[in-house]
Amino acid sequence: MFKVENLHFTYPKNKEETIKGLDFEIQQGEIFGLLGPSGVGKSTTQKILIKILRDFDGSITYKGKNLKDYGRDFYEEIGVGFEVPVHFSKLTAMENLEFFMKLYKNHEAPEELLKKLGLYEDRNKKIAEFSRGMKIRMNFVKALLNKPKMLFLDEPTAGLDPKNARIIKNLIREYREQGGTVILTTHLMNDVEELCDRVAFMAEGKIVEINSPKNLKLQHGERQVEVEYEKEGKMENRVFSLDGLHEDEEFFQVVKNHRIITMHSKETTLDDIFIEITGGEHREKS
Ligand SMILES: Nc1ncnc2c1ncn2[C@@H]1O[C@H](COP(=O)(O)OP(=O)(O)OP(=O)(O)O)[C@@H](O)[C@H]1O
Repeated sequence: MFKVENLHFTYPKNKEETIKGLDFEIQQGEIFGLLGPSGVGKSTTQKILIKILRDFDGSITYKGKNLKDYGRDFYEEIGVGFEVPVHFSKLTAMENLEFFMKLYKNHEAPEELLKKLGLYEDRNKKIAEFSRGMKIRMNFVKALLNKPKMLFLDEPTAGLDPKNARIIKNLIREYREQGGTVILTTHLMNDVEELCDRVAFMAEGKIVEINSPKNLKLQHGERQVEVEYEKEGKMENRVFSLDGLHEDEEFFQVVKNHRIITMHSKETTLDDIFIEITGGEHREKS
């Protein structure tokens, strides 16, 4: 869908570049995560891709055509759900959607989207009376309203309780299953594991690694298994290499002769990989 080559961007008032040469592609039907420490340029990159920030260097194509050559039609193609809710607070949820529907050639039935996001009962309430979580869900309704081919999401589950976060995550997956493409940023590594087909880690304005979460864990993990077992009334702990485990006599002896309490392969977590790759602490948002 997108091909980004040698992307550079500097905010007009800044001296230093924020984006210092990005290269990546987003394939149709994938959920692509853009990760990295706060301030590294994730939102900036998304804003460039949705043509809010236009003065960049490098090449970006969308469906093979130069992004700069797209006009208003580009916004028929994409759905945007960013952190800051964009609604008219004096209008009801339904009135907001009726307003936005008029901006697009195609649109979903707003009632159906409201039902999916658990907001149908509140459709005639003013947005000003919505809770923060309801506003975030409303943002998602708006992002899907024009039946977009591609969704841009910035921290889609931040600020949601686990039940509503689950609803959003299921909808993102459902969207992908129907052929949709998603680019998202998040600081929540659980969301990354649950959702992303591939992730790009950014550090200092560049992409330092792109891979699937599974491959990252395999590459960065230690290929070991840790066994906790009971021996003569005491707890013992041993670590074995996964390579050659099928012929490791000591491992067999432990498994055969003792009661096993726990057995875990020692995969690294994405949190650890995040810090290792980007060199940055990552902040969990509630
Ligand atoms: N309008 C602006 N003018 C000048 N500098 C900006 C502007 N918006 C962002 N920046 C700077 O650009 C850098 C990247 O910001 P950006 O919002 O893209 O980071 P991010 O990776 O999305 O961070 P977060 O995870 O906190 O959302 C930061 O140093 C930020 O201060």
